[in-house]
Amino acid sequence: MTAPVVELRGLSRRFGAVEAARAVTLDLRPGEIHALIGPNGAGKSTLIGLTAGSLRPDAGSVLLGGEDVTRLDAVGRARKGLGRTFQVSSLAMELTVLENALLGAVGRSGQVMRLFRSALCDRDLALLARAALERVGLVEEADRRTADLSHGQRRLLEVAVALTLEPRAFLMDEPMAGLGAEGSRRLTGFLDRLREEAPILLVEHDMDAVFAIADRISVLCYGEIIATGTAEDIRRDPRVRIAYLGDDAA
Ligand SMILES: Nc1ncnc2c1ncn2[C@@H]1O[C@H](COP(=O)(O)OP(=O)(O)OP(=O)(O)O)[C@@H](O)[C@H]1O
Repeated sequence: MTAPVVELRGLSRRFGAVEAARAVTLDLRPGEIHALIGPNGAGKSTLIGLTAGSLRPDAGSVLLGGEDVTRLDAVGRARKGLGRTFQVSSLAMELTVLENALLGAVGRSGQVMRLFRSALCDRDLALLARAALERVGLVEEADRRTADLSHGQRRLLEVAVALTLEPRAFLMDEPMAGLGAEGSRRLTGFLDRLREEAPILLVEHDMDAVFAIADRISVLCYGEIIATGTAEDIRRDPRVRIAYLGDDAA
């Protein structure tokens, strides 16, 4: 079997009395979309945060390409190749679309804000940023103020920012949220192709999208993985039906 790109080993995290992650072990393999689903409050965002490095685990480790990155913060892990999109937008609303994409590209080159101005003149970075906008269908909007974009366009811009990092793996927290049927369909098609470039750990409430594109699905319940498998395996799993629909469904 090919080596996983990302491995989570026994990740645990408490918030007071709540065990938001309980010894979670899973992997993300080359070329796959691995979806994380589960009822509200199951611990999906917590797991993305623990993987991205914005949250510290109480126990367990995160490996990227076989390297233990648990001690690195989110910026360190992003530089190593973990590209993340957020449930709540992290875009700078007053900047243009291109400038937001450039910020992503600057982050990748490790120069961050200090050199943002000169980055605006850096041809390679600008090309990288434009290429990312082109791929998500936003190049026409490059000079618009980000605040003036529609909600769906902002979500696509988030994906473009992650793309500028040329990541080894994507972590996506509800990228379809608020996109509407047509937007979801387009983004699903895009993610379907994107997985060839870098595998995607996907948190998504749109079950039609998840069951259509995920190679594997892991189901979280009270911070614990109760099942991992193909869409077919998950549909048939009685534990999953209980978690989602209550005991009567079993
Ligand atoms: N910063 C925090 N402080 C306290 N409790 C938290 C914090 N973050 C998450 N929790 C709790 O941890 C549990 C898991 O939350 P999390 O947001 O990871 O779930 P989720 O599956 O992403 O939910 P949703 O589908 O509603 O986004 C919940 O009980 C939540 O209230």
